[in-house]
Amino acid sequence: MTRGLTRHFTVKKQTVEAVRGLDLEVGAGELVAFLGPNGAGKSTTLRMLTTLIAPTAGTAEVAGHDVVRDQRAVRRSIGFVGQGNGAGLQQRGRDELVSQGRAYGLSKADAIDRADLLVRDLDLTEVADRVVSTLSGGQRRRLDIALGMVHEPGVLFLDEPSTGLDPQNRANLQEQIRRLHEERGTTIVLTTHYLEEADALARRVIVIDHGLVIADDTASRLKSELGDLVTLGFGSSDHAAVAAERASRRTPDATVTRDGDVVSLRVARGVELAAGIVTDLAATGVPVSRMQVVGPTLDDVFLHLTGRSLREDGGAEQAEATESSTVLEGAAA
Ligand SMILES: Nc1ncnc2c1ncn2[C@@H]1O[C@H](COP(=O)(O)OP(=O)(O)OP(=O)(O)O)[C@@H](O)[C@H]1O
Repeated sequence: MTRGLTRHFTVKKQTVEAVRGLDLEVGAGELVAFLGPNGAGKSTTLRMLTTLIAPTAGTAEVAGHDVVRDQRAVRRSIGFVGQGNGAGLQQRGRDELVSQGRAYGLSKADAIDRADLLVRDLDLTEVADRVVSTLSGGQRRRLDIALGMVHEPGVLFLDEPSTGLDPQNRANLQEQIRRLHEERGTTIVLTTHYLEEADALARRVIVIDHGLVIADDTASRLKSELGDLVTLGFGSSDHAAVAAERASRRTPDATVTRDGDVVSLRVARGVELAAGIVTDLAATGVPVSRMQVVGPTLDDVFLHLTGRSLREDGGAEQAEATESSTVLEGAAA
């Protein structure tokens, strides 16, 4: 839970408002993604919640403990996997896990048992007895998560867990995170600038930009509120102008725009409505030559909220499959 959580940095006498008054409530057992472009304030928020830096203003409680007054209690209740790798390169993964368990006060036998369990849970059986430096990026990230889970924290914070991984390793890691959440009921808060990751993994997506929460809901609700994008192509811009006018009248809830001989509508239940519009236009002698209906993406949500695309800001590496895409060449022509 946070109330007015704020963090400023001073760089060369200039104030950077990294986080500007976050009010958030995350319940036990939730899996939440902070989604936002580079520099949005995601890591700074996580660093405050994990007691690594103090807030400039506002308060936050994690697992019932205040992040400033009860730092030790917070640290005992959480696991934190930062952006760098945590495991020593020349150690074997399993040994690192046992050492970490011992550092948290487990007996040697308990630390070994715990390491075995985490190795199994995070699919590290084949590589746990290898020196860490020989592991792939994805295997290292899974080992880091295992290290963050040694003391069985109720809350796990993951800062950009899959950045730098190839799509296969990323999918695999996401599967492990999902399992951890489902099988152990661990509360997981992660940051990401991958739209697909927030979409696939998180039950709840908190979109952050310029240090502020700009949306907070399930990915599917965020998208359904925006509606589908229906694009209609015509033989001439005159036809398109007539079509735009008729479409606006027929579907007053839609946002209709025209660019030359192409008309776009942002509207709920796009497939259903588009079929009616095409039939209506054909009957008035304005045939549609091309039609496409694309389900909204989280990037569209971000674009709608900020006027900017997340992809321009470095979240661009990832191609995202559109939810529903229907292309009809020569529809109703
Ligand atoms: N230690 C620091 N000193 C000065 N400015 C900082 C510091 N840490 C973060 N910032 C600034 O605060 C803002 C938010 O940064 P933050 O790292 O929280 O963003 P982010 O959303 O996590 O981005 P990324 O996806 O790149 O990790 C940025 O403008 C950043 O330059």
